[in-house]
Amino acid sequence: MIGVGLLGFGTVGGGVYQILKSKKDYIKRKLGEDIVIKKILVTDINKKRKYCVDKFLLTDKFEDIVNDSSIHVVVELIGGEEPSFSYIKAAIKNKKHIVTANKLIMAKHGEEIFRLAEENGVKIYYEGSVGGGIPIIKTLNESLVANKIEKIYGILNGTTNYILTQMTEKKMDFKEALKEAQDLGYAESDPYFDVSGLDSAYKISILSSLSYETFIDVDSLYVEGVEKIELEDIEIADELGYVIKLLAIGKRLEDESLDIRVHPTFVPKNNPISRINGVYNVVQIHGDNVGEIMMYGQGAGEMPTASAVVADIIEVAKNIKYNISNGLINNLQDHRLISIEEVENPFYIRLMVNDKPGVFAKIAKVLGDNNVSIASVIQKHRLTPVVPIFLRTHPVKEKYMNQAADELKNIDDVIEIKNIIRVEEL
Ligand SMILES: NC(=O)C1=CN([C@@H]2O[C@H](COP(=O)(O)OP(=O)(O)OC[C@H]3O[C@@H](n4cnc5c(N)ncnc54)[C@H](OP(=O)(O)O)[C@@H]3O)[C@@H](O)[C@H]2O)C=CC1
Ligand SMILES: N[C@@H](CC=O)C(=O)O
Ligand code: NA
Repeated sequence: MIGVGLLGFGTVGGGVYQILKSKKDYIKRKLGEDIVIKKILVTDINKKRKYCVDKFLLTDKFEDIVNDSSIHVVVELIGGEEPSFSYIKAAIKNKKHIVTANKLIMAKHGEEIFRLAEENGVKIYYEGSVGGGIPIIKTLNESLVANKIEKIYGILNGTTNYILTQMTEKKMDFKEALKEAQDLGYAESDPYFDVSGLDSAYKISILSSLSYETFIDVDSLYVEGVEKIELEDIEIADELGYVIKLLAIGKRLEDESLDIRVHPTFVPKNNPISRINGVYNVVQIHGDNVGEIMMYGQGAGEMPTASAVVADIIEVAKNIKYNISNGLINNLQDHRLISIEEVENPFYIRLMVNDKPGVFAKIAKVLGDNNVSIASVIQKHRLTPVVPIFLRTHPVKEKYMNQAADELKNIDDVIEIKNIIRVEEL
C-alpha cells in the first residue's frame, strides 16, 4: 500500500481525490498495489466542498501528515511560495517523496529541492506544474532525452489564453473574461500571476532548465503580461493577418547563450499556434534528432491537471523500490542568458497622434534615426482631432526600439504610445 498525504483540497486537490477514488480498482490492477489517501491538509475543515470526504481524513495541521510514517508521498497542491516551500522541505527531510503542481516553487527553488531530495533519497515529480495535463516534463526527461533541444516555446498559461480568446472571438471585456477563467478554476488564487506573465515565466523557466540542463534564474527573465492588450490591438492584428498570443519562449542561440522571455506576441494566422484557443496550451519543441514536435492539451482545470498529478503519484509508487536519480542536477551546463535588449523582432506599434500635416514625417524620422525601419502603416480615417496610427516595423533590436519609443513620446503631436507588441516570426 502506498500512503498519500494531500496538501490542499481545492480545484486540483479535489480532482486528484476524485480520480484516486473512482479509479481505485483500475489503479490497483495496473500497479499491483493500493494507493490510499491517508490525510488531507486544508485551512478550514468545516468548509463545504465539491467532493464529499470523510471528516477524519481532513486536518488543518501539517504535522499530522509529515509525522505519519504510513505516508510515503506528499502531494503539494496548496500553491504559492509559503507555507508550501517549507512544507515540501520538511516532508523531504522526513523521507517523503514529493509530487507537486507548484510551478513557482519548482522555478524559484527547484535547485534546492532537487539537492535536498538527493540527500534524502527521495524523488520529486512535478508534471502538473507545466501545461496542466500535457505530459511535457516526462517527454523532455525521457522521450526526447537523446536530443539537443534547440528551441522550446508555446502558450503556457490557460487563463490568459482563455481571456485573449474571449476578447478575440466574443469581443469580451478583459475583466469579464478573467472572471470566467476564475470561475472555471483556471486562474491562480491571485490571478496577478496569470495576467502579469509570471506564471508563464515560471513554466518556461522549468522547461528551459530541463531542455538546456541548467537552472534558470527566473527573476532575470524578461516578462510582460497581457494587462495592456486592448480590443483595438486584437482587431488590428486580425486585419493584418495575426492573432495575439501570450508566448513563452526559450531558445538556445548558436553561441550557446539562451534567449528566454514571456510577452504578448503577434502570431501569423497560418501558424498552428494561432489556433490554440481557450484553456488549451501548446508546447512546440525543436530537437536535433526529432525535428519539430508539438504537444497540445488543456493547460489548466481540475481534471486535466489532476490527470498529470495522479500519473506522478503512480510513477512514484512504481519507482519507490528503485533508486532513480532526479536527473537534472547531475550534469549542469553553463549558459549565458541574453538580455531582452539584444533580442531582434519586428514590432507592431499603436500610437495616438494629432491628425495634422507633417506628424507622420516626424514619427518616421525618429524611427529612422534609431535604426527602426517601417514595414507598413495604417491610419484609420476618423472625424476626431486625435487618431490612431498602426505601424509594423522590420526586425530590429529591442534596444533600438526602446530608444525610438522614448523619443516618440517627446514629439508634441504624439499624444500616447498605446502599445508596442513583438511580432514573432516563428
Ligand atoms: N487550477 C489549475 O487549473 C491548476 C493549478 N495548478 C497549481 O496547483 C496548485 C493548486 O491550485 P488550485 O487547486 O487551483 O488551488 P486552490 O486555491 O483551488 O486550492 C488550494 C487548496 O490549498 C489549501 N490551502 C491554502 N492555503 C493553505 C495553507 N496555508 N495551509 C493548508 N492548506 C492551504 C486550501 O484550503 P481550503 O480548501 O480550506 O481553503 C485549498 O484546499 C497551485 O500550485 C497551482 O498553481 C497547476 C496547474 C493547473
Ligand atoms: N493558472 C494557471 C493554471 C495552470 O498552471 C493557468 O491558467 O495556466
Ligand atoms: Na504537464
